[in-house]
Amino acid sequence: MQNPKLRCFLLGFNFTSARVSTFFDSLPFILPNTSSSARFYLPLRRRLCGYAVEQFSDDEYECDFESHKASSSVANIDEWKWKLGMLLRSENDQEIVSRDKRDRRDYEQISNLAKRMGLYSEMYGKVVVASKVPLPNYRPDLDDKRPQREVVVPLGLQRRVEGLLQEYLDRLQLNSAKVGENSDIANSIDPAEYVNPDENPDSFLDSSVMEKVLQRRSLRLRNMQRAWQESPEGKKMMEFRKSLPAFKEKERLLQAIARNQVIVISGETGCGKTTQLPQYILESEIETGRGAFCSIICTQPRRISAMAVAERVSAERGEPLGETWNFTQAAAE
Ligand SMILES: Nc1ncnc2c1ncn2[C@@H]1O[C@H](COP(=O)(O)OP(=O)(O)OP(=O)(O)O)[C@@H](O)[C@H]1O
Repeated sequence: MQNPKLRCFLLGFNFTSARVSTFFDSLPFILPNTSSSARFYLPLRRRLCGYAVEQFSDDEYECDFESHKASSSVANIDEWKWKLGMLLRSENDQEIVSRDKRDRRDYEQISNLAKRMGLYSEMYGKVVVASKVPLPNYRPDLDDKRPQREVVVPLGLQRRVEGLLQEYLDRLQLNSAKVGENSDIANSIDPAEYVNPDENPDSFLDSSVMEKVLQRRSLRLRNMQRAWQESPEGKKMMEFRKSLPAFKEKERLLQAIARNQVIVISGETGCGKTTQLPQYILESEIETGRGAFCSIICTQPRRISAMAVAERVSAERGEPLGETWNFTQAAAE
């Protein structure tokens, strides 16, 4: 049987003092590479220092667990009882993070223990976490397979987005001023007034022309949407979309979006977060005659998924790809 190799050992000598890891990172010590010394060392350090969290390397930890499973489980749970007690008493520490293989093996017992002590626990892949606060289903900071990457948005792109947002806000202001003046302005526009902004970029400079263009487009979008929803294919697609879990929450979601600047939505895989939510927003804007005023940016972590989502949404809307739904390569790729 090989001895476990202790790669990293974190201790906090005083749980009301600075963070556990900060203190111990600064302590250069080498633990003898024998199991007996490790067994001796743990209780000793515990008496001296109060609070211990071990982190064993997964690759290097090759102890024969099976032969000592029962006894080592009991010892491990005892140790967790102590660690969780320390966590509860600590003012500075919020959670214990462990990559110890034994903790994965004993996770169920650790989880029950944590629950009894009024704590929360979760296992993220190979990492066991016990926390004072409820834990999410996914922790990007503990995802070793998909490490976090910083995405740098080029300055030019950032300026463009800011410009578009400003333009949008200006238009909102303009429209709120017009409320009451004209209830169905879109219908009153003469088709002869239609200006294609792609052909005449300068027209963007004239906000009243732009306004008319967008209103006309909004009207067209509403007609197209209604025609699709009334067609046999569209009805079939709507049936499918209504069967998705997100549909039951549609009204609540739209209200939340209207009332808040930022909302976070979580739901099971496949419930409709990606394909349905943006459509709910777009459809409601189109129905109120404001479809062309609405810009929705939908990100995906990979180019292939961005393309798949765009294709799927276009199909669900009965539109050729690129009409109202386009895809852009994710900056992270
Ligand atoms: N390309 C596709 N072809 C056929 N059906 C699809 C396609 N993409 C999505 N769907 C259907 O639409 C449903 C909702 O998918 P959507 O991607 O919106 O879910 P999600 O909640 O975003 O899932 P995830 O959390 O995995 O991203 C899926 O359950 C699936 O039935």
